[in-house]
Amino acid sequence: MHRCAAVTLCILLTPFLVLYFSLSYVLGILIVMMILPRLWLARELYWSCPFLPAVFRSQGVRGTLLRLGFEVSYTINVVKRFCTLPLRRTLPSFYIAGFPKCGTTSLASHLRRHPAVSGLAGLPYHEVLSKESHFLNGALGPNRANSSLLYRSFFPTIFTKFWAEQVVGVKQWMVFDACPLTACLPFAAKRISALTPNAKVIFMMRDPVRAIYSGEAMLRNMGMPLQWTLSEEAPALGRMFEVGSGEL
Ligand SMILES: Nc1ncnc2c1ncn2[C@@H]1O[C@H](COP(=O)(O)OS(=O)(=O)O)[C@@H](OP(=O)(O)O)[C@H]1O
Repeated sequence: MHRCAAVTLCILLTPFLVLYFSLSYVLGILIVMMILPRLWLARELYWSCPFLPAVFRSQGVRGTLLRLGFEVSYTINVVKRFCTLPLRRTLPSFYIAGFPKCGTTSLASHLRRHPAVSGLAGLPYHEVLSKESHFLNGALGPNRANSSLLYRSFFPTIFTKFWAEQVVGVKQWMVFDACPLTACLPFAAKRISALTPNAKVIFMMRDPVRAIYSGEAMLRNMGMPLQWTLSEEAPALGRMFEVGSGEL
């Protein structure tokens, strides 16, 4: 090729090459930044909520894509919350500690409508993500569940507090964590009292048989491969009720 034509070609290609290499560079940074925290953060989250991977697995290819999207957005959210930790200065004033399947989601969403009350600074696309932190059972690692600094990262910033108290005019803004598993964890009371000694705790209760059936239905709907079903036990439960009603 003629030297002059080669130089002209180089000049014409230069912007495309610069763009191509820049994009590769940005992609490389993003991949390193996203994959490494994702491996750590998602692993810890799945350790504290072991049913989550089963939910994704049950949906085949769609589930794999959903899992990828969830993990990336979750990682971005956690990293963003860590980066803004100096602005996150509030710990829960109260907990909805359980019990599972006893209407905790319903109560949490009613309370969040009050201008003085906020839930978690979670992802917006599912109610549960701004309801339950799973921090006390190790969402950021089982050995970090006593860190008030890390726990603060779950809650909204001082700007939300400022807005509620100075603009809306509420007397005292407060946040809460509504993880219904808390009531079932033997170590939770100690962790709550160490992190937030003045917090109040709400327990919601319901006929336990109904709650357990509701739990099974939820796990099955989420795609958990359960090896048991309570439906098969229904006649036995019936006999138990008969015995309980008079004979003993
Ligand atoms: N106000 C009120 N009264 C009675 N029952 C209620 C109420 N609000 C919610 N529910 C029922 O509670 C079940 C969901 O409970 P949770 O939100 O605690 O579930 S979870 O543990 O957070 O997954 C779920 O039960 P099932 O419908 O039997 O699955 C809800 O219907």
